[in-house]
Order: sequence, then structure tokens, then C-alpha cells
Amino acid sequence: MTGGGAGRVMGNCFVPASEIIAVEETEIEKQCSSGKWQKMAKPHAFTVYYVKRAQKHRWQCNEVTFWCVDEQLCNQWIQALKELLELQKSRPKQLLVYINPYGGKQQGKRIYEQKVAPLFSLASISTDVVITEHANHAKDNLFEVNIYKYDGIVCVGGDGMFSEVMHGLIGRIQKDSGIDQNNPKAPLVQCNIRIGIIPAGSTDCVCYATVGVTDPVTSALHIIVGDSQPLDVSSIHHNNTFLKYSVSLLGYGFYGDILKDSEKKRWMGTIRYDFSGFKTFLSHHYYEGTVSFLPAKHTLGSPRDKKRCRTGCYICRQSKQQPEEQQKNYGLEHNEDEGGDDWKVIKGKFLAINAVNMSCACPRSPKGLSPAAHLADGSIDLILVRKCSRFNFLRYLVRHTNQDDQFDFTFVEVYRIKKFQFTSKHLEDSDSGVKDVGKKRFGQFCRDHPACCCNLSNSIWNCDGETLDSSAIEVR
Ligand SMILES: CCCCCCCCCCCCC/C=C/[C@@H](O)[C@H](CO)NC(=O)CCCCCCCCCCCCCCC
Ligand SMILES: Nc1ncnc2c1ncn2[C@@H]1O[C@H](COP(=O)(O)OP(=O)(O)OP(=O)(O)O)[C@@H](O)[C@H]1O
Ligand SMILES: [Ca+2]
Repeated sequence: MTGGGAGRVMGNCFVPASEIIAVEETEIEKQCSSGKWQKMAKPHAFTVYYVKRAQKHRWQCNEVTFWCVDEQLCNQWIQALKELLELQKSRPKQLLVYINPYGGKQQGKRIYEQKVAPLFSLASISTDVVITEHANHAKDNLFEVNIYKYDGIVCVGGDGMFSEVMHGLIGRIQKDSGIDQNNPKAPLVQCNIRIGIIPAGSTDCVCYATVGVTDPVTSALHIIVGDSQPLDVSSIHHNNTFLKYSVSLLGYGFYGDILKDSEKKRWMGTIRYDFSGFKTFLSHHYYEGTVSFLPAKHTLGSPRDKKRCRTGCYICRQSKQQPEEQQKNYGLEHNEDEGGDDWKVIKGKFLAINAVNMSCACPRSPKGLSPAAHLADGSIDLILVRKCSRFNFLRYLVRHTNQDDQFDFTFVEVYRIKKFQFTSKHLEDSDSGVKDVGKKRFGQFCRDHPACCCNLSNSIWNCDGETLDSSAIEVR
């Protein structure tokens, strides 16, 4: 047989079966009119669509057409290749798609219809599509539909939309399993239904940090070939009440203030974050409070490592292998939930407190807030940026965009942790009872400065781009 891609005869073309998107019999009439194959008596042909790796983690859909005079041989090839595709068991056949028409540049619907739907149809994936009409539409819907008939859920939107779908899916699975999400110690039931992200938001950091690029076609192709990447999820509680889950950034101070300001400017689109970022930078607010955390002693690696996390990374694999029993025993032996000596307590004045489950790489900062954070090692990187001058804070921010180490400052600390709690000074003062309990709980106290009354206002928590209702939180 002879192969030709994009109208030319190809030399070698090697495609692993796992990266074939579809195989189709080719309409001869159309192809013959180009003239090249007119000499072939009664030609038969089929086209193989496959993943082509382009630059910077981008994937494209390429095609190569094979021609021959023997119809039976041609059909045998088509049959054999289709059987090969049937063997790819991790590929989805039926997907539930939620489109946020108002995320990012409000292009979600167009992106899906023009770039993604044709690829899903080429790959014979059937879809049920819901265009959301209001916030929490997707989340509520996931509690109502029969999710178990789908091989995956796709969200077309940004981090907020991903978060909504994730809350719906995790919440639904816990409800069906009789697990109370308000109990912070309840072992959650694992969710085996995957979420695919078609980026159409403002930051799209979950997509960027997992795929390496925010490109709808690349993401659609990853979904089609059945790729998967586990992600760490933190649960956030306060006083035995479940608040939210977080996958990317949980930020107080700088990122909380940016969010608070930018929510009023949604009409500005994606640029609202830069505008509010600049404004928040100039206002230079710092906040007093107490952060207590449990370091991740049994996790390999450190936030200062030079190596980045990639799918199948050694550190994530090792932490997955750590038997659950061992983790349970560790919890008991070290009395970790009762605030044993392993907890560290840091009191101070902070410009930013950032807890990240992953690097938070995004187009604005391709290495992210914690470049060496792991996608699925079961730990959080906690970044504390203490009060410093505007100039120093700018130097810190700029290092998110170049090769210099953003943790190499005296006012920046970073810890790899399992759990943490935060209480603002505001709350501590108004609730001395809580303060006393806090004092009793923790073995080690490092009080860096005497109390200051310069700034007694509270910031808010930015949880994956959404605000949290409480400034005092417990995260695990
Ligand atoms: C001088 C340039 C400095 C550039 C520094 C860039 C650092 C950017 C780091 C981005 C980290 C994103 C973390 C992801 C958070 C998502 O879960 C969340 C939901 O999508 N997005 C945001 O909260 C949206 C967060 C958006 C943050 C935008 C920050 C813009 C800062 C601008 C500061 C300007 C200072 C200029 C002084 C002359
Ligand atoms: N039809 C809708 N109308 C209004 N809000 C919606 C609708 N559908 C979803 N939402 C909400 O919009 C919020 C933001 O959406 P999304 O994350 O897609 O965009 P973004 O905020 O611009 O991007 P990013 O989160 O990446 O910064 C989500 O939290 C979601 O709950
Ligand atoms: Ca992690």
C-alpha cells in the first residue's frame, strides 16, 4: 500500500496505536480529482487520523491516506486497525460535557463547537452537552444525572468551571456512598470518573499545569486517547463544616485581594486579573495571623528541587505506593490530628500565604508559584511571604516569570506539608478562647514580631479563583 499525507507521498510514518484517533474509508472521488491518483485503476483508500506532536507540548490531528487497487486488502486494513482501536480500553466512548459560555473571553461555546466537537465525532465519542445557564448549574446537575453511564466529564471553561465540576463529582460520589463531607476525618471515597478540561477560562492553570499548554485541540486529543493524570485535592473545613475543595491555589493576602477586586470587574474579561494585580500590588497590604502546619516528613522531594513533576513522575508514584495503612498508623502514632509536637506554628505579618497542590503554572507564569510542586504526591507546598518592601515584593513577583529562584529571599519561606490551619489575628483577638486552645495545642511557637496594630483588616481566601466564606480554615 502507498501512504500520502497532506497530498504528498510519505516516506516513513510511524504512529503508535495508542495515538491513532480514527480510521476511516476515504471517499475516492474527492481525492482523485487532485490528479495524483488518477492513473491507478479503481483505487481504494483509507485515512488514518493520528496525534502529531508539535512544539511546546501542543498536539495536532494529522492524517495520512493509504491507497491500493485491491479492495479486499483495503478493507482488511481498515478492519485490523479498527480492532486495534477497540483494544485501547482507557478511551472514553460516552462523555458528559459542560460548557460555561461566560468563562474567560466568553468563547467556550465557539471553541467547543468549532475545535472540539468535530474531533470527538471523528473519534466516535458520543456526547451529552449542557450549556450552563448560571453558576453551580454543572455542580447541581451532577447530583441529578446518572453519572455512572459516562466514561468522563468534560468541562469547557477555566479553573472555576473545573472546580465546580470537581465539587459536583466528588460530592455526588460521597453522597452515593453515605460519606459526610462535613466530617474532616471522614475517608473520602475515590472518584474514578475522569474530568477532562477544554481550556476556555482566564487563568486555566489546572489545564496548563497538567497538559503543558492551554490549547483546546491538544486537550481534546488527550481526552480522545484516554490519557489520565491523578491530582491532589485539599479539603477545607472550619469548625466541622465543609467549605470547599482546592486543587490549585489557596491564597490569602495578595491573591485573595486580587480576586476580591477582580470579581467586580468580570466585564473586563481576562485582563481583570492584571488590572487588579497592579492595584493590589500598589496597595501593599499585609495581614497578621497564625499559620500552623504538619510538615510532609514521609514525602520524597522538596519545594526547592530543580526537577519538575511530569506524568508518571517518580515522587508521585512512590507516594501512591505508600500503603494507606502506614499513613493511618502514622496519624495515630504521631497524634497528628490532636496537634502533636510535629506541628509547626508560625505567627507573623504576611503579604501572601499561598498553599498550592501543584505548581500553578499558567500562561502568566510558565513555572508557577511553586515550580517543583507535585501533581499527585499527597502534599501541599505552603509559601509564606512575610511583610517586606514594595520593591522586594516586586522582585519576588518578577521571579515567577524568569529563571531565578523565587524562594531565595529572606522574607519568603516554603514548606512541603500535609495539613495546615490559619487564623487571622483579627479573629484570635476577638476570640481569646480560640487563642488559648491554640496555645495549648502547639508545642513550638515562633513569634517573630510583637503584635502590631497597623493593619487589623482581614483578607479573604482565594480558593482556585473562588472566595471562601471563612478566613479561619483547616486544610488537609
Ligand atoms: C511584574 C510582573 C509580575 C508578574 C507576576 C505574575 C505572577 C503570576 C502568578 C499566577 C499564579 C496563578 C495561580 C492560579 C490561580 C488560579 O487558581 C485562579 C483561578 O483561575 N486564578 C487566579 O486567582 C488569578 C490570579 C491572577 C494573578 C495575576 C497576578 C498579576 C500580578 C501583577 C503585578 C503587577 C505589578 C506591577 C508593578 C509595576
Ligand atoms: N452560565 C453561567 N453564568 C454565570 N456564571 C457561570 C455560568 N456557568 C458557570 N459559571 C461560573 O463562572 C465561574 C468562572 O468560570 P470559569 O472558571 O470558566 O472562567 P474564569 O473565571 O474566567 O477563568 P479562570 O477560573 O481560569 O480564572 C465558575 O466558577 C462557574 O461557577
Ligand atoms: Ca501536590
